[in-house]
Amino acid sequence: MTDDGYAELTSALRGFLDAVATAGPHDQVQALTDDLRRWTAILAESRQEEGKRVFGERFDLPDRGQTLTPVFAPQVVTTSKVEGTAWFGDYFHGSNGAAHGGTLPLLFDEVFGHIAVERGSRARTAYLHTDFRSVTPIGVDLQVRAWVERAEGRKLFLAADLRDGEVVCAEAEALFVLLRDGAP
Ligand SMILES: CCCCCCCCCCCCCC(=O)SCCNC(=O)CCNC(=O)[C@H](O)C(C)(C)COP(=O)(O)OP(=O)(O)OC[C@H]1O[C@@H](n2cnc3c(N)ncnc32)[C@H](O)[C@@H]1OP(=O)(O)O
Repeated sequence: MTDDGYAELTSALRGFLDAVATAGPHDQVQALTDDLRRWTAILAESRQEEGKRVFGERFDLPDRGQTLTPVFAPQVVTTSKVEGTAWFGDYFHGSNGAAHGGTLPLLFDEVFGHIAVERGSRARTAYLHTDFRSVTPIGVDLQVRAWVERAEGRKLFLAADLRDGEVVCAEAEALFVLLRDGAP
């Protein structure tokens, strides 16, 4: 991992989003807004085209240096399966202590993407079906697995599950289509 501060920035940004998601009314809200706008202007000056950015493009950083998805820490990545832990911070809360439903396909898409990348393929999600089996708790280490069910030409049929110990929180099925040469 390159020690240029971006791993820490991603972690700090996640912590900030979790704090915003759980904060009540605060007397410093205007000062915070002003600080955010000041940093927005500073960062906007160094805007880069895709391919030269950090967010989501730094494969040497945890979560590729992005905070869009719940935390995913892969432990096994092969061309046929991925296993690791997932963690939903407060930012991903929906209601009653459970993760927002839309964040589960988001996690699965990310996890499936690791298999496609490991296969050295440029691929896109054609469909992603999620079954919500049990609520997904916030702030708990969860186990996530994804595997290739079968490959047919350019089509990669994938499956995954997300567990809290013995409890299955969600399962997913997806079709990734390998892109034709020259496809955008
Ligand atoms: C170091 C660690 C790195 C880790 C990195 C992690 C990165 C993680 C990144 C996160 C990853 C995020 C990833 C993302 O989120 S990718 C972003 C979300 N996805 C998209 O935007 C995709 C939009 N769609 C398309 O681009 C095209 O439609 C694609 C590329 C999918 C196919 O267009 P293409 O012109 O190429 O192919 P085709 O149309 O001839 O179809 C080919 C075959 O597929 C079959 N088909 C197609 N669609 C469907 C469907 N819906 N259900 C069932 N079947 C379907 C079709 O019938 C045909 O079958 P057959 O007739 O051949 O039998």
